[in-house]
Amino acid sequence: MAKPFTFKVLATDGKARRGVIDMPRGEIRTPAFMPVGTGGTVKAMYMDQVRGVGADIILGNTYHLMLRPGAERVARLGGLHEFARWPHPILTDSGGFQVMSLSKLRKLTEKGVTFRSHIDGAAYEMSPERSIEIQGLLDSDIQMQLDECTALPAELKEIERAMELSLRWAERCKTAFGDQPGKAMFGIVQGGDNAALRIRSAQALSAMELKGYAVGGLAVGEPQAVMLEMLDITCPVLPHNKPRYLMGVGTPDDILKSVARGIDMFDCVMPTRAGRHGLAYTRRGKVNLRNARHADDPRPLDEESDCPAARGYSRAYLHHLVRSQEALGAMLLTWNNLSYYQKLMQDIRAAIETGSFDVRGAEITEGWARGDI
Ligand SMILES: Nc1cc(CSc2ncc[nH]2)c2nc(N)[nH]c(=O)c2c1
Repeated sequence: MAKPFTFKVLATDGKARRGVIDMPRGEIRTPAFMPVGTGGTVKAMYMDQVRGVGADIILGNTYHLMLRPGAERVARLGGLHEFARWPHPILTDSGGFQVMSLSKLRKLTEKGVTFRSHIDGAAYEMSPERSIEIQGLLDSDIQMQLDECTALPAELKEIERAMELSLRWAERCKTAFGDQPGKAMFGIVQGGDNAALRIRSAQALSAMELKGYAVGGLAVGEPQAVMLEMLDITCPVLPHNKPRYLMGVGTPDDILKSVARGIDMFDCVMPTRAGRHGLAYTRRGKVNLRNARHADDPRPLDEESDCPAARGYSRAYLHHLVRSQEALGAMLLTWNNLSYYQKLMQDIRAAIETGSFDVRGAEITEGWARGDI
């Protein structure tokens, strides 16, 4: 009998929670930041480095992996952990969000969504059942329901239609997922920027007694204040003893303010994407290494960091690599950025344990607010 999926809240500080998810492939310390490994790779990183910066779990993408190399092929090769050499937990998104944002000629019906691949134009259908089947073929540990995320701003009736469709798809995903003790299927709360719809979605999903809950439909261009207001409304309606995952979020400031409202898990392409574009995250704010003012700067990004990329290279060298579009530039800055994000989560977890989250949060935000240095 595989070890079951369990979540324990170990400490709280206001609405902030310090917890741990226990799964057969390992523990996930929360609040957690999940590096994005869309095509089965955290871009410009070795998986040992991803582990080395402190990540307990990474994110995979059903949409990308079903198109290339194909879910059945990954299954034949032993599943995504074996394929990508990441033996720890993996969470996979269900694919709907990526279909709507990446694919062409997509058609959404009650049954699911049909679309053409953005890679070669081949036609595909993605139903709730097929999404869960693909996530199973990938041997994903935490599987997301297929949902419809409404881009904001949107008409109320459009938000309601998508939220209600997502609830029906949640039921179908729950049925398709069945009972897999060591794994979990998370529902995704929708409802746009409308309080009543958010509450209805969260209540209906809570009644399904799922193993975890994502808050979707946010970080889609709305102001931070709207995102935070939706968390104030949604989190209290979700079960206290289940993990809450805010999808696609975010900046350090977004993360601090969302932890303060009861969020346990985050994912965002920012640290990895920014690293490939010459942007470094540091305790004292962001550093744009493309900027010529770094050309003669012998200082490292942060001599107090325990990450070799932050401590062992001059800004002048990093500037040179970025300007020359050398692969090492993306590698070192991605390494630095993921290390910064994991240190941020480590500080947040420690602050909640010692009941000093609001003070530490302010210090981190104040450091962050200094902007480009
Ligand atoms: N902002 C945002 C981001 C993502 C992608 S999370 C992700 N997948 C791969 C990397 N990161 C979302 N995914 C789903 N399924 N639903 C959403 O509402 C939603 C909202």
